[in-house]
Amino acid sequence: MRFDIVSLFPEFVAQLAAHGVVGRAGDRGLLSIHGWNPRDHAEGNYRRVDDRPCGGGPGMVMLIDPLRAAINAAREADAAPAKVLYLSPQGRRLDQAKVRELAAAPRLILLCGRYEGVDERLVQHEVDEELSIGDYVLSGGELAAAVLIDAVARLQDGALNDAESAVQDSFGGDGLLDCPHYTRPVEHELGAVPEVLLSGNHAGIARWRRQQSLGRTWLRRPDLLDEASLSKQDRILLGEFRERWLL
Ligand SMILES: Nc1nonc1C(=O)NCc1ccc(Cl)cc1
Repeated sequence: MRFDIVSLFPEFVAQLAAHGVVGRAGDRGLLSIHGWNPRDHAEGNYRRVDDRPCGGGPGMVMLIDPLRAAINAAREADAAPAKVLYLSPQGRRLDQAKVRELAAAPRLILLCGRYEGVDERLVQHEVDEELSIGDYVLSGGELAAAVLIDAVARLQDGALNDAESAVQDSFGGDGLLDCPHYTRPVEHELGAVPEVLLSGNHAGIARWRRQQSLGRTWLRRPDLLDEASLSKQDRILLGEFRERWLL
């Protein structure tokens, strides 16, 4: 999979993606990341990439032409059809289902804005989808792009080893929150490890973990809990958890 980053700080995103799972996926040839800086396509000796907002108001707006030239340079760099994504708080919320959909694309061009915004005409004509990683305001789209790259890269075949894949599944695989995790020491001033995890009873351990995932999702993120899609066993486990909780 190929990622093209259109940004005034392309090296910033590439650097974030150079570590850990994503860096390893790159080393394995599972993905590549290329940076395109609109400033390299800006005219004049000041090489402007932004200008005052029409209608007044604070801050600056990114100009159409340098961004458009950078996007087109990225498009032409590879024959595969490209989807252009713009990261901004005004976009559709990124979730694991969307990440899975994006992971199937041969390449993605990620437009990272700075300042107060990007000229809307560029967004309307060059952007296929506007995506938000959450309802808060960052200083630019680069960190959001790095988040998207990380989540999408993990889903590339061969990016994760078996253990990592299992963790991936427990986190977002079935849409529930993850269960709690413990490691040594078994006894600690902060408390003990739940007995069931020390029992060696693998069915009991799996049952407890599933019940914790269900219970936590119910308590913390009921919006994620689609009770309709729960198995009969899930509903029994959740019912037990709720009774104990409400005692
Ligand atoms: N939340 C988010 N999810 O995706 N992106 C964000 C975000 O805050 N971007 C900052 C940003 C985006 C565009 C421009 Cl022009 C300036 C700053």
